Amino acid sequence: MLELRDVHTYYGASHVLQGVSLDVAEGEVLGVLGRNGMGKTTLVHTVAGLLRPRRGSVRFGGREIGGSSAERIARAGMALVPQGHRVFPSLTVKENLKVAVRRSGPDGWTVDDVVDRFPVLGERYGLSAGLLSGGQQQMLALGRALVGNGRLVLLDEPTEGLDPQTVAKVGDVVDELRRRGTSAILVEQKVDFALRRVDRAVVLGRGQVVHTTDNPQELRTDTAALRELLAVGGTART
Ligand SMILES: Nc1ncnc2c1ncn2[C@@H]1O[C@H](COP(=O)(O)OP(=O)(O)OP(=O)(O)O)[C@@H](O)[C@H]1O
Repeated sequence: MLELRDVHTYYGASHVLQGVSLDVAEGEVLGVLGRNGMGKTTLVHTVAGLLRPRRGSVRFGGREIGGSSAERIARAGMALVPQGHRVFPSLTVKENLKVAVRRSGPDGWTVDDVVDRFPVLGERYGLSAGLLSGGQQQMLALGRALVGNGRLVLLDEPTEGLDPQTVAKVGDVVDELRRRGTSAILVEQKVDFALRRVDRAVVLGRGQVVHTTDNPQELRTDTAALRELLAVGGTART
C-alpha cells in the first residue's frame, strides 16, 4: 500500500529525513513514535505531498508519488489529519464535514457516523469552525479525514491537547479504522496509547528509523527499550 525507500527530506539546507525506509501493508496500522523533533511530522508531510523528498522513493498503491502535489495524492486516496487541528475556520462544522465527503461506500464513514462519535460536533453543527475550542477543532479535523474515506489515513498526533474522554474516543476511531481494514499511520507522543492499537511500529531518531517492531505489545512492556528509544519512564505514558 505504501512503501518508502531511502527517503531524504530537507528544509533548505537542513537535512531532516535521512534515509527513511518503511512499509504500510494493506489494512495495517503503523505507529510512528519518537521524541520531539525527530522528524515524525516531516515524514507525514513528505508522504502527503506537502514536502518534496529530495532523494528516495515514495510509492502509494504501486505508484510513485514522491514529488506529486498534495491535491493529487489526496485524490489518490490519502487522507491527512494534520497536527494542530487544521480546519476551515470560516466554514461551519457542517460545511467542513460535507466538503470533505468522498466515496462513501457501504463500509464508508458518513457525516452521521462522525457526529454520533463526537456529539459536540452535532451540537455546534451550524457554527463557524473557527469558534470551536482547540479540542473540538481536532475532532473536526479527524472527522474530515474519516468522511474522506481514504485508503490510507495519516494521523499526526490526533490526541494532542484533548481531554482523556476524547482521547479514548479517538482511540475507538483508530480501532474502528483497523477493524474496517483501512490502512493508517498513527504518529503519537502517547506511546502506550499508540502501542496498544497498532499492528507494527517504527521509532524515529534524528530522521532515521532506529527501531522497528512487529510486536508492539512486547515493546509496551519493555521498559528498558522504551527508556532508551523514547525516554519514557517505567510505566509508559497513556
Ligand atoms: N519548517 C521548518 N523549517 C526548518 N526546520 C524545520 C521545519 N519544521 C521542522 N523543522 C525541524 O525539523 C526537525 C524535525 O521536525 P518534525 O516536526 O518533523 O519533528 P517531530 O518528530 O514531528 O516533532 P514534534 O513531535 O515536536 O512535532 C526538527 O529539528 C525541526 O526543528
